[in-house]
Amino acid sequence: MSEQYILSLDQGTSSSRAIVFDHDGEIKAVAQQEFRQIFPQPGWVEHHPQEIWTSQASVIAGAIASAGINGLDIAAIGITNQRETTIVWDRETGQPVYNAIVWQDRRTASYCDALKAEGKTEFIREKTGLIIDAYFSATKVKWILDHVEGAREKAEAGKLIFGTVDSWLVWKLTRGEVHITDVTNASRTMLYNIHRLAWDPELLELFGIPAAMLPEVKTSSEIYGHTKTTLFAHKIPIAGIAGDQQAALFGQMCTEPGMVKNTYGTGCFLLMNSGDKPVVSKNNLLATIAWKIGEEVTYALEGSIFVGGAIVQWLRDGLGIIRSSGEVETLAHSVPDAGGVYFVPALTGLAAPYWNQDVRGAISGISRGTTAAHIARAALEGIAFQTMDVVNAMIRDAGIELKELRVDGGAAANNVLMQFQADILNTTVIRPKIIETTALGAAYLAGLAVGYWSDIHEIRQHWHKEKEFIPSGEQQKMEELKEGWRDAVDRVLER
Ligand SMILES: Nc1ncnc2c1ncn2[C@@H]1O[C@H](COP(=O)(O)OP(=O)(O)O)[C@@H](O)[C@H]1O
Ligand SMILES: O=P(O)(O)OC[C@H](O)CO
Repeated sequence: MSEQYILSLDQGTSSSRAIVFDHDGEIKAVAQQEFRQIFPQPGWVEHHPQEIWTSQASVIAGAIASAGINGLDIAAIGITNQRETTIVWDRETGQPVYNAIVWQDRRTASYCDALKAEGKTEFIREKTGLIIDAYFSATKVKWILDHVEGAREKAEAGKLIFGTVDSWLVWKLTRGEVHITDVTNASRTMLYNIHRLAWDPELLELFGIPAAMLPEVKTSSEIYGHTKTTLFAHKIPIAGIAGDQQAALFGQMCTEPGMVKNTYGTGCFLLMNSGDKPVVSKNNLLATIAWKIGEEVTYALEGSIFVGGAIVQWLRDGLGIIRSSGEVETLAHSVPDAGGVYFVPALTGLAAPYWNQDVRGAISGISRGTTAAHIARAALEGIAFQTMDVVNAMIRDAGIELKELRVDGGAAANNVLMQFQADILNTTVIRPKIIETTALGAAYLAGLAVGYWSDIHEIRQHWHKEKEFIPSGEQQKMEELKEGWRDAVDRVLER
């Protein structure tokens, strides 16, 4: 038989990607397609489920064609996805009853505030490891059942089903034969008990969600079913699933407790492997499931930042001071520092460790000498400062010292940002050779399930660093900057 490959599907917030990986974990082919972002009202963000699927299907075809392979050459498919995004569809017809409500969508924020006022914070945190927020799926499912005509009755009659994007893709790939999710995605719904590893009846009752709607929860690495779509002439096992941030943790081979990665995509997501137990955070971080392989569950401590690379998109599309995201590096590099400017990128509120959904972004410290370059630099520094706040919360929670930070995601390509991150953390930042670690993590999970790779030890040999950013050691200057950042955040929070 000719050489076989793993096909990884990375269904992200702004684009769908398909990547063909070879046995060394190297990329043989990639296809990527952006799809429509729908903003029906301020604070609302939706995707069309069919467009999620058609963009994903089209990149599958594209990646296979560009690799010059066919279905017989694919040993397994792995899936990784934007998490929390919620789809409800008809079990019989397969038709969604509403658009996908995206993780960034804030429409259920006031309901979340009411839950907090009722004193439900600890009850929910104990079961799910999560902080009450519109970010997670539970309140989004409830919103659909409450607002789409006839949806609640149909759901109670067992006619509607719910899934995160992984479930939706598996359903489409198997032509409605398989309705499942994996533990990592389940752990982001605010309906799943991360200790008992089961949907939680008390939470289902609280949110009024019928249990019959829910997908069966599987491990992150096993054969869930086989493809039935005409995209492939042969049936291919679908054998690995993980939410994108957990997949990146696995792709970075952060497989030992205490290892940390930060993904700089639309938002930033810092995850620490916490071993076989969830860490109960005292500093507003989330406990979540990193993966389950066989009977072994690994947990993670997570700090989620809503606006990371998205601030660079705003410099491009909102402010117009750059024409492409990549240009921000040259602009920021043209000045030695931000000249006293601080940019708190709270465009959609602040997530970890503040969890304040009402605050908005601010640029402060502008003087006559401030230029676009200072603003660009302050925006990049704002990403790094937010990461620093989460790292500090993590150190307090886990009682560890951060030895190194592994980075990935689109904005991790930016050397100015990465150097500043190392400086402000006073920690070495390491960028791996393969920066597509999210897709790689899902490929590894799928490959392990079908014996394409024998074990984690074998996979670990594939991880290579591309560049290390060593802290400059200018600690006095960094301390002053940290103080300036704290003042800037305090002013945003006070307002
Ligand atoms: N060179 C760069 N410097 C800073 N930010 C960048 C750079 N290149 C891309 N980005 C930002 O990274 C994000 C895209 O990263 P990606 O990992 O593809 O995100 P996602 O998976 O969330 O769609 C965008 O918000 C973009 O503005
Ligand atoms: O699609 P991304 O890379 O922006 O990731 C989104 C996260 O999964 C949201 O929790």
